[in-house]
Amino acid sequence: MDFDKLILGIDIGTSSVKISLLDSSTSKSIYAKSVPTKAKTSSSHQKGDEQDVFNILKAMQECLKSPGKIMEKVKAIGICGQMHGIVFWDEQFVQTFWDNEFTNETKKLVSNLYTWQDARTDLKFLTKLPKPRSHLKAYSGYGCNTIFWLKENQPEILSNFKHCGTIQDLIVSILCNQGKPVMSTHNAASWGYFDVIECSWNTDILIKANFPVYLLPLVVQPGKIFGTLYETIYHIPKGTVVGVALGDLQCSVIATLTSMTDAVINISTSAQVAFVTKIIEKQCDGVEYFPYYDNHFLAVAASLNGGNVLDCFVRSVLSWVSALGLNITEDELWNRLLHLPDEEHSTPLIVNPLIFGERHDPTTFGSLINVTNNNFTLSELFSGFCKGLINNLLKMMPREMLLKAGIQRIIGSGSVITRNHIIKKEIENCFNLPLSLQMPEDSAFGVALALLKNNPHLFS
Ligand SMILES: Nc1ncnc2c1ncn2[C@@H]1O[C@H](COP(=O)(O)OP(=O)(O)OP(=O)(O)O)[C@@H](O)[C@H]1O
Ligand SMILES: O=C(CO)[C@@H](O)[C@H](O)[C@H](O)[C@H](O)CO
Repeated sequence: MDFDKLILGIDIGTSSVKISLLDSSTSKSIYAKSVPTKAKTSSSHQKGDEQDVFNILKAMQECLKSPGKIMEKVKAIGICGQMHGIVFWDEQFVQTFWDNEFTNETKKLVSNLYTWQDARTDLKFLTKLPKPRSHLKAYSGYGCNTIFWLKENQPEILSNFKHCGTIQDLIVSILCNQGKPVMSTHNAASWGYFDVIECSWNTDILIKANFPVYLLPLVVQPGKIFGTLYETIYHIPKGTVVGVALGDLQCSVIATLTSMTDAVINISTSAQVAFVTKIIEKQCDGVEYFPYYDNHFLAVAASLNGGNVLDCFVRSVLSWVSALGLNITEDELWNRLLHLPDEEHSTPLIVNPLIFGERHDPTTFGSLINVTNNNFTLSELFSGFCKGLINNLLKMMPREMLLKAGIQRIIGSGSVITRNHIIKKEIENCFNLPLSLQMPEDSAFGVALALLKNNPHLFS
């Protein structure tokens, strides 16, 4: 088929980088690819969660290499990714990126990514911090709180680098060869200390607390163009427009939502239930209102426990298997777990799977209930973890809340739902609403679609 104008969407996830090529005339995805980043790296802090930026960039390059000559048709690039996290860099890193191989020298020009799962800012530390002036609270793993922690404990990180942003902001800067980042409200709100209504950082509060406000990027509305591609790469022509980076959550919703009466459940590394609304209701624990598009908000129950919990379960089983002197590959184990026969027990095993705590309750962790002499099996355990994740989402965003907002259908997205039949069935059982499923390239597709919707003139 001959395509005229394509839009490239890139999603920098926690576990993988995904790309999608969208045909602007049909709004359909014509190509998708996903590459695992394997970026987790050791952290100087026991509760830290850091990723190696080079591994992320290499995964992105592998994705970009794969479509080949068709990339000549790309007219615009949209980037989204994991929210809340922060990375620091030097202008030189961005300026020399396209000339260099990754070396130990260039490594010094960029920090690790401190991710949204970073828990170093524990409750004790957070209580010392000023209260943000925003309808959004600032939790552990949020960029501004990580800066507060670094200022007190590792000030050299702040003095070594001039700029910071989310990982997706860094990638936008690299593509346009502009060291200084510009952020969208999606990502600024995910850092904390940002007033969405005023579209401004809480600079006064932060200055009083001795926060290095000069590090905070300029913020613009989502959908704005950041700049243009610095040079022809992977057949994408120099000068192609690049949008300001967006949040992966908002992009997974834009990719899937067709009506205001739909809610989206997205489960990949984390898990969330969300719906679009014009009003911010009185906040209840576990539900937050993130900026969406056009003065709308996303009411979100964002759980820290999603595919990462199942991943952790798989790793535990792998280590037991290896301790027993046996051997099975990770992929084979996933495959077996996903195809274990269902079991029926008069007393079912109940798994509370909150092994990562929750933002609104960071010190309560997982547990097993009702272990009997016949239900402690691999099948029951795995399915218990899967079901527990959905029950937790239901607790955070009760069905009544969805019904009150006029929701009539749930759209499921994210690779963990599409690959896991136990999770699919439990969503239907718990939420008792029709469930429709989306293909796994959701956020990468969504960021391309957002660019098309916000800038139709670029493709007419
Ligand atoms: N071989 C496998 N088979 C089935 N599921 C797997 C397999 N490997 C990983 N997973 C699950 O997929 C999850 C990661 O999903 P995905 O690659 O969509 O994440 P991501 O897009 O990087 O995350 P996010 O969008 O939240 O940042 C893991 O946490 C794990 O639960
Ligand atoms: O899952 C994520 C990263 O891969 C996050 O960006 C979530 O989307 C985010 O943590 C959450 O859903 C909103 O707080």
